[in-house]
Amino acid sequence: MTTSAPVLTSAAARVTDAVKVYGSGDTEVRALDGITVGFPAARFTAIMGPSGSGKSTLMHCAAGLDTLTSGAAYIGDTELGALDDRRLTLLRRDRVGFVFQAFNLLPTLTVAENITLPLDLAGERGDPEWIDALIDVVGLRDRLHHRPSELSGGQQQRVAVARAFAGSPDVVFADEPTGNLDSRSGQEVLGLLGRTVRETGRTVVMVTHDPVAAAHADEVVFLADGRLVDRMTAPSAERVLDRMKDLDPGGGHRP
Ligand SMILES: Nc1ncnc2c1ncn2[C@@H]1O[C@H](COP(=O)(O)OP(=O)(O)OP(=O)(O)O)[C@@H](O)[C@H]1O
Repeated sequence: MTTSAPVLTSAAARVTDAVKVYGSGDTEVRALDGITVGFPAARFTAIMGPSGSGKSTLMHCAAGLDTLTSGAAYIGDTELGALDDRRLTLLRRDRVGFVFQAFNLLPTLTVAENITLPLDLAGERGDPEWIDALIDVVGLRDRLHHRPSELSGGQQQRVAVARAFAGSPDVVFADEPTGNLDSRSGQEVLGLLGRTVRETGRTVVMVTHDPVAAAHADEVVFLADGRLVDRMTAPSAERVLDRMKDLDPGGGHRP
């Protein structure tokens, strides 16, 4: 069992000795209890663990959506704790992409407008060739002028995936991206995330409860009680499920 992973210099994102404490005194919770983990560039990494093990907290702190109590979080070589609010906002905008369980598309905008919205808000044009290629990767070429309400859930999440990658971020963080999808649409979105990583050399870090979803990743990192307890390369759903049974014999995580 590996309790600390070597920190690769090629990590797109990483945390070192990460501690996150919520509350104080009797209500204190150590959501992260000294985690060191790197998310390698050009790889698809899944974060798994029982409910309450710290998956979302790790993702939020690694992505600059929340701050650590102690330790450090880096995107590339940039330490997030060293940035003031303005520079942190710019880093989140320019170097990080997000995909959430709720697709968070703007209903009045077309698919094309939703994909380029973050760039438009930033007053940037982006790389038109990259965005054009992305539209093919996510398979939305014939839906560009539709509104989100005219799309299936899976198609909407594909728009959200394209939007997350549109600005060529260093890393895309996905929090339960298939949580609102039926299994076939979920498989499509997971296949898409994997394909985007393989075909374009981008980096994805995904939090999931689902061993089948985790099996799409190149590597799975396992958390328990706010600690990193294992890593698994070339995962299969069966091996991930077995590992999860050891970590969470009661199966206390949500389905
Ligand atoms: N804002 C908060 N205030 C207080 N405690 C929190 C807060 N956010 C998370 N926690 C606690 O921190 C611990 C880790 O929570 P976290 O959401 O990171 O776990 P998780 O593995 O993502 O769980 P789940 O799989 O249920 O989403 C839990 O005990 C949780 O109750």
